[in-house]
Amino acid sequence: MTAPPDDVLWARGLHYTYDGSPALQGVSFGVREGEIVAVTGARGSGKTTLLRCLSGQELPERGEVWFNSAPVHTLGRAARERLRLRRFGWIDSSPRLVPELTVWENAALPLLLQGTGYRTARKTACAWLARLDVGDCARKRPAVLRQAERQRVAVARALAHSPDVLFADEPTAPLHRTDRAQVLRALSAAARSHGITVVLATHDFAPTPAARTADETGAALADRIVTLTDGRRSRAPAPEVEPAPTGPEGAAACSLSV
Ligand SMILES: Nc1ncnc2c1ncn2[C@@H]1O[C@H](COP(=O)(O)OP(=O)(O)OP(=O)(O)O)[C@@H](O)[C@H]1O
Repeated sequence: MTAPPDDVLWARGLHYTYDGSPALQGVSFGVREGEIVAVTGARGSGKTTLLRCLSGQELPERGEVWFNSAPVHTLGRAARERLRLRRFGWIDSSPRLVPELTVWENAALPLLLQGTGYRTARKTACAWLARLDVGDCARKRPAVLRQAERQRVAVARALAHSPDVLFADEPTAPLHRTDRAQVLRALSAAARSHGITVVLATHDFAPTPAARTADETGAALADRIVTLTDGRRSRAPAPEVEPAPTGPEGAAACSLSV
């Protein structure tokens, strides 16, 4: 199968089941370099499973996943782990930081695991923490931070090794409205300034075009929206959502509600 020329990551016909219950039913997906794509859909529609298949954490039962010219779906576990460590970043809805390590050590972990020297790793991690407005927390332990600060540290950790693709699975779900806006803006600004491709799962969606263009909703976060319904790509927008205002095939000045 030939890769779409502009896609850094793409998948065809993904099927995945949990104990016989289908979670993905023939999903195809592609994302261009530097693009921010939001994967939306109701709870249980398959967003997390799609991100896990795209990032090589799970192998689809059928279908293909390609990262550039690497067939992720046929790589062995060790090769997929290397790919995830070096080329991908991952942010969960709850920041899983190592409590015994300081904030900067947490942010530096992917670099240290790749063999980057201690000083360089610390400098790079601290620069990312500063960019995400938690630079003054660098020497603290995660336990004394607010949830939103911990999530910013998790974002810094996911970006510190300059991944090609960042997967963010409901990254602001547990945060308050204001914190959600700030974290989303910080994440998207960091990704855009470094040309990092983002695949962002969310069931949270600005309800109207007006809301999507208001600054406080994290305007223009996503370049494109992909909607899942019961494990399938749906062409129609999510239920309570108006059609995207302009642009080809869902490309729009759209954003996520925050
Ligand atoms: N570990 C699991 N074991 C069994 N079923 C699972 C498991 N994880 C997910 N599922 C089921 O697979 C389907 C897709 O789940 P998935 O988590 O991918 O959807 P989602 O859109 O990310 O949902 P949410 O917004 O709630 O996170 C759902 O029906 C879910 O109940």
